[in-house]
Amino acid sequence: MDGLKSPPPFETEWTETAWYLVEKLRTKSPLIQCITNLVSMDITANILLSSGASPAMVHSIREIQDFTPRIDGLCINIGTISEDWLPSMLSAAEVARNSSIPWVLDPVAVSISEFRMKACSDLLSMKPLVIRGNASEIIALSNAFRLENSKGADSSHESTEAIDVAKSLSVSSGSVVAVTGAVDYVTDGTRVIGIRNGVPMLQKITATGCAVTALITAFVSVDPNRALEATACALSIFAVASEIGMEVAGGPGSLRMHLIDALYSLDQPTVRSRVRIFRV
Ligand SMILES: Nc1ncnc2c1ncn2[C@@H]1O[C@H](COP(=O)(O)OP(=O)(O)OP(=O)(O)O)[C@@H](O)[C@H]1O
Ligand SMILES: Cc1ncsc1CCO
Ligand SMILES: [Mg+2]
Repeated sequence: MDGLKSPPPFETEWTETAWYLVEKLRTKSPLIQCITNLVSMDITANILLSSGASPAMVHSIREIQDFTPRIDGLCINIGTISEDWLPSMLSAAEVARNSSIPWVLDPVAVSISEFRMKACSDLLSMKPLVIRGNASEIIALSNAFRLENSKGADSSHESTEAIDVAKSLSVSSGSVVAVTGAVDYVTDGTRVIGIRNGVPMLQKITATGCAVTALITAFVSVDPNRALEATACALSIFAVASEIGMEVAGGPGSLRMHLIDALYSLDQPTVRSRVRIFRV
């Protein structure tokens, strides 16, 4: 028992659910292994720490068999993937799958090369609990073909354009799929949940998408049987923190700092008044 009262019912009481998970995360402090890109490591570790989770950026193939069985959640992000790192990703994902440890995939810029697409397709066979990407990434992954005019890590599509493909990707992969953008969407192939929180300035800080994927990993690690709900709450909480941070930030640099501070000190009244999660 973790000492917390039973969770409130989902679907109707999103704000209560979000707060329940914030508290559970702070209480349990899950150990989250990240095999993530070199750009995102710092902000990702800091977002996890400020949420109450315990981050570990461990990616050597020599350490996976010893370390990965002991973690509570695994985040794999292909942002700066190279041939050296792919075996570690596949090995960690396999350990996670075989040990029923929830793991989450961020398919950064999946459309820019055959290598990335094949890496993602191999990783998908290890059954991630959640896939989180921007609209272009989810569209590319779902269609499994290269997009013309791909801009790399940034999205050139609106999240609403990706709802239907997210649903089909969820059905074909068996994973919950999250698409981020001005409005975020999460689907399990049947239900679609929208999240209307956040500030456009998030796009001017590198790796906020990577960081929110890691935060999703932490949320689902404390409630893996409700991955759809935990993913929606993680997206909302991260974006609520950005709204509070933006009230005092002067630009992307200080927003990054204030976002981390706001996530650290989020309280229940703030969550109650700001979480905007809805059924689509
Ligand atoms: N126009 C917007 N308005 C408000 N919030 C936004 C907007 N666009 C993105 N966001 C938020 O920014 C965060 C990152 O999402 P985004 O879709 O930009 O990820 P990404 O492209 O994978 O980022 P990165 O690759 O830099 O990590 C999410 O919390 C998302 O809700
Ligand atoms: C800029 C960039 N390039 C590879 S990963 C990354 C961080 C945002 O995804
Ligand atoms: Mg990204």
